[in-house]
Amino acid sequence: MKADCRLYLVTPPALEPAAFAVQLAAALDAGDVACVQLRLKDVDDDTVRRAIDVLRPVVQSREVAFILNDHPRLAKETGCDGVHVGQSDTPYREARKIVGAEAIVGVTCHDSRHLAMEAGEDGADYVAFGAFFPTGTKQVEHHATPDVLTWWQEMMEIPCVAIGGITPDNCGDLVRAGADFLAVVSSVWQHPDGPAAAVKAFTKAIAEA
Ligand SMILES: Cc1ncc(COP(=O)(O)OP(=O)(O)O)c(N)n1
Ligand SMILES: Cc1nc(C(=O)O)sc1CCOP(=O)(O)O
Ligand SMILES: [Mg+2]
Repeated sequence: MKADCRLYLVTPPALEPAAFAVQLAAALDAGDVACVQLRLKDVDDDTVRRAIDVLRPVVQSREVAFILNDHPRLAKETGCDGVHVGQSDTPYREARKIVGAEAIVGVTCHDSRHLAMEAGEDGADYVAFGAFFPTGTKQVEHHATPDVLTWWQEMMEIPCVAIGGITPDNCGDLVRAGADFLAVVSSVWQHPDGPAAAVKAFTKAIAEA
């Protein structure tokens, strides 16, 4: 068992904030969740702000970190705990300057050891590897394998996140390989028995890995 692997929830691609807040609260109350990333693509800043206004208190009131995807300025302006940036987004160093030293900054590193080393040396709070499994949430060009997680764990103290098609049934190899966090979208929000059941299933799968 690797008890220190935790869940990292990423919001569904489209959501109505008030209705989603109910689902989110149920998911957070069902088990151990380390952080929630608000990931809304192709919407204007005011739409993101409205979602943050509704969802941030739900998350932060439970002592869970609230991370915004892609938008360091909005993250800073709205009191998010941090930001996640990819390789085509605001570069890490610029994002760090915007959000400040205390905020969390995570960086997508695909399957690249070089990108991960670079992000780690620059000061990223976590590096994210993926996609580990086929995903319908996003078109991905890079595919990672569990050995990158093991390599990272042996080299670095900075936490690593695994993402892409992760489910309670397939997460065991990633947990055993050394993932500090499992970042998940569809297997939680589209779980047939609801997000709370999904979080419980992940909690059990992580504990048994
Ligand atoms: C935890 C985590 N890992 C990876 C990503 C992907 O980021 P990015 O490559 O910038 O792609 P988009 O999510 O912005 O489409 C992520 N968001 N979160
Ligand atoms: C947002 C994202 N980034 C990825 C990457 O590989 O960097 S895969 C992905 C989608 C994750 O959604 P699901 O859990 O539904 O597969
Ligand atoms: Mg991005």
